[in-house]
Amino acid sequence: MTSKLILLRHGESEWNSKNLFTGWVDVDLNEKGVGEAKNAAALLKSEDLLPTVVHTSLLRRAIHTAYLALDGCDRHWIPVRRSWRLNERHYGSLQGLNKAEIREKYGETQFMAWRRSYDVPPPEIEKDGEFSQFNDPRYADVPADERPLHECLKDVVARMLPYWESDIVPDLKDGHTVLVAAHGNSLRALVKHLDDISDDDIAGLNIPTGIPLYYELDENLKPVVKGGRYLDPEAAEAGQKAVANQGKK
Ligand SMILES: O=C(O)[C@@H](CO)OP(=O)(O)O
Repeated sequence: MTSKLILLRHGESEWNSKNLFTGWVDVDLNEKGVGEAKNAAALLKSEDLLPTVVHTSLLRRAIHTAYLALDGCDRHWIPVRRSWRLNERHYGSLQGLNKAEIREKYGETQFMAWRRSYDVPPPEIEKDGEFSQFNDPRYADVPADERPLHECLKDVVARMLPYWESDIVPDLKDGHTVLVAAHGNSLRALVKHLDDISDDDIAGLNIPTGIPLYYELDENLKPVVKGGRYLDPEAAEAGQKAVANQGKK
């Protein structure tokens, strides 16, 4: 028996369009992002891929996207589980800063190391800084020493995988069609795991906003088709290029 897993990065956010490092800052979708989330619903419906359970992060851009995508295919009523472990990568002291300005100031190599290297985290954020979430009540249950002040992708893999194993895998094994509505980098971490992508190669992988990525998984929860399948491959390719080029304008 195979399992059905749908990964959905949130639609474009207010800060995506302003080219700002976002991370754990809780910005909402912009108008385009709302449209993308509604379009994701149409894509799911057209393939009869109707989720029976949804997992989201604790950030409104993913929660809002999940709601719109489910509402649009009459699945607004399914069980929802949320975890900080699906949050975007914490971008440390870069949160709130402009990507093009950081690229200009530190140069392409450092900029790309912070954005896409597997194990170079950006500088830590001050706990009480303007864009810090250290004292946000939604993370009160996360032990203080596990609440990140910055993260590289390796750190995201380490905090996301326990949730994959403890909460998402059991739903897949129970026969659910699982929707995971999350973020560019938490989904890169999950795709790295699913497709067994090397630490070097993951640097080249970008996830577009708002386009469902469908994985059929075998009994060992390995993809039947490596890389899965975007429900709108053309739009996905254009979206991936746009993400890769962020900071260049
Ligand atoms: O700013 C961020 O939080 C992420 C996703 O939007 O950006 P990047 O693609 O540069 O990792």
